[in-house]
Amino acid sequence: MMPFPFEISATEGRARTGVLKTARGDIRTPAFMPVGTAATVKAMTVDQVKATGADIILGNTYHLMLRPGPERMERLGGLHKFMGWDKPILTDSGGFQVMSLAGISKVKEEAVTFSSHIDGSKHVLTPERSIEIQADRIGADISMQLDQCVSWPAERDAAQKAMELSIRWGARSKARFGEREHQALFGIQQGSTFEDLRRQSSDQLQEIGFDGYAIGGLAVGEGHQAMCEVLDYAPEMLPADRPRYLMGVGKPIDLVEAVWRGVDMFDCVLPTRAGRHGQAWTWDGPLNLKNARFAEDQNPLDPAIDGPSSQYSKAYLHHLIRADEILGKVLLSWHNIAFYQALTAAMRAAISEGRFEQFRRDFHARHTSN
Ligand SMILES: Nc1cc(CSc2ncc[nH]2)c2nc(N)[nH]c(=O)c2c1
Repeated sequence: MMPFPFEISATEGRARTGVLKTARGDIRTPAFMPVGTAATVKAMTVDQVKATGADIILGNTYHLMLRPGPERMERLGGLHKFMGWDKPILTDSGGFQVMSLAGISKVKEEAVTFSSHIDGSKHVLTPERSIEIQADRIGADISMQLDQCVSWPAERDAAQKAMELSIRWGARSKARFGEREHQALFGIQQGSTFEDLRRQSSDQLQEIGFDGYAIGGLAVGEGHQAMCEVLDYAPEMLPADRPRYLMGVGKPIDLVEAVWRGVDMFDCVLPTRAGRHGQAWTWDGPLNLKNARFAEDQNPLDPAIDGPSSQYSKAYLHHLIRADEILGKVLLSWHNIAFYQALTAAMRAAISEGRFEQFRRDFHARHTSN
């Protein structure tokens, strides 16, 4: 039985809008999930995150298993209670972060072994241990299978081996997860930029059977154009009646183009990471607030974006970022998350009203003009 009903309320071409109903609340799709790597969306309180309209945030098995540790997390009542976020949480399975963050790491059939980037301690991650950490210790509403994502560009042979290993790990993840009423498990499609490998991955994931399906292996350096070429076929290889989650994506233009091609859910560190470094996303494109041209610009950052962080003058934000003030990081992270939520809300409305094609044209014209 499927724990989380996914109700699509409107479609326009390949684009869909709907609601994923979970035990901790509804997720309106297309949805952007702010990343809360180490039990915090960096530089934001949970009330600020909630105020942006976010329905769900991400957690990270890799970071949380190193600190505070899975068993301590469980003793503290799980991640929701620990951080005071009572809406849904999706956790990534940890393999991707091991490859990008850990010290020495080794990938074998049985497990991924690695040394902590924090203190060098040795760790083992199997599909079963990842599921135990996500679903039973952290208490994630949506867990991700353990997978192996190859970097780009990838040799076909390497991409095939990683895709096949990910399928076997998906089956092990599912076996350990079992059937749960109030939690969901997503599979992850791999296959790099090879259409036949992505087809094999999708077919085998569906044989195993998941509550939702992620498109992995993108946003790994291939660039917007190559990503869109894969998205021209990859989303529709996955079941139409289940959520499709594009991992690690992306810039605003990436979200618009991926929704156009049938993607429902997104996560990316960009809005918070770029915000901490002075980049603000607006309907007219990105602004680098460190730039001297903003030193005396008394206009608000983006009056169209709801919330206090967007009403401050560019001059003030310029000053805060130049002075490396904590408040600058807070306000720009908050604004950027609010912008991403406004963008997904606008896309949901446009699809519901059958005007998403026009929305997409207008967005390109306005957002990529400057
Ligand atoms: N680009 C990209 C990003 C992420 C991290 S998503 C994330 N985790 C925590 C925050 N955000 C991926 N994660 C997995 N498991 N597999 C992938 O193929 C993959 C690809």
